[in-house]
Amino acid sequence: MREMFNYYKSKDADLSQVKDLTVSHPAEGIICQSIAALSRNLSSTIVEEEVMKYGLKAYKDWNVTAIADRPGLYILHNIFTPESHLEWVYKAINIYCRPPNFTNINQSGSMEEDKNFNIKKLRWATLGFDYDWTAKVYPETPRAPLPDEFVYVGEKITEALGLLKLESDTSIVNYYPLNTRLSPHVDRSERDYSYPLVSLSFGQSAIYVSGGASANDEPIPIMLHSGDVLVMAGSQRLVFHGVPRILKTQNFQVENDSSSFTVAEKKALLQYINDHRVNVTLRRTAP
Ligand SMILES: O=C(O)CCC(=O)C(=O)O
Ligand SMILES: [Fe+2]
Repeated sequence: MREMFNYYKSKDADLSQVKDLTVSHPAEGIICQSIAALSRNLSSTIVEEEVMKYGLKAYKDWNVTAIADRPGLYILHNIFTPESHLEWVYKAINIYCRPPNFTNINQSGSMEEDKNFNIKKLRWATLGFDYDWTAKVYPETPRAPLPDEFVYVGEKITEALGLLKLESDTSIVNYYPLNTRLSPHVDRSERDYSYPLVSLSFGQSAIYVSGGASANDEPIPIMLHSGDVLVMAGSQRLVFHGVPRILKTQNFQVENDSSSFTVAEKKALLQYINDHRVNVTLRRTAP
């Protein structure tokens, strides 16, 4: 894991081995198909007709990649409408990182206005059960319920995949400027691993490395773009993974002015999303 992580950290890394998972590679057991083809749980009426909230596209437009020798790992490709990517990042930089939520800048969630709040220094926010990064534990009780959109999206995604429905109660939101990374780790602090972990990507892209239960297992490099969702369930719930590199791949614009953003908000939002990646992890922490 370390070796591949360090390789992709470099700006000179050759990216030709980073798999395009939006197509199948049958010889390698990598199959990309519609959610309807993958999941017997979804009736054709639901696939055709269910109207989604919070920017999720209808099920009929969902494609998902599964990998034969990594059962439980799923990558859903751009399942959010284009406008909603901006909405999600707007909320990430205006709501999720504001009091009373805890962030790396305001680790107690203090409601006193922080005059030194500097968005450039923002790296994480915790919601629900606030993770204790030092002790590596979640508290016994949550500080607050999760935003409705987190719960909804986690449910829709896990239901569609035929997994145990994720009733998420906790989130870590990661903020990545272009030159940052997230070291290899396993998310093992949640109290019940039978719940999947669902991870939403917005903004710029990531090289994501997904390994095995041991740090020595051979990882695969995956490209994650804005609107993609990665799900870790079953035996893939406890694998090593990390983000060695953020790649600037997209130039977001606000297409028309029916958006509800003010001019100043729009400017700040575009500046942020064109230089950062935001990742929202949906977790179940209570047993
Ligand atoms: O940014 C990502 O895609 C992964 C985030 C992650 O692994 C985590 O928050 O535990
Ligand atoms: Fe993680």
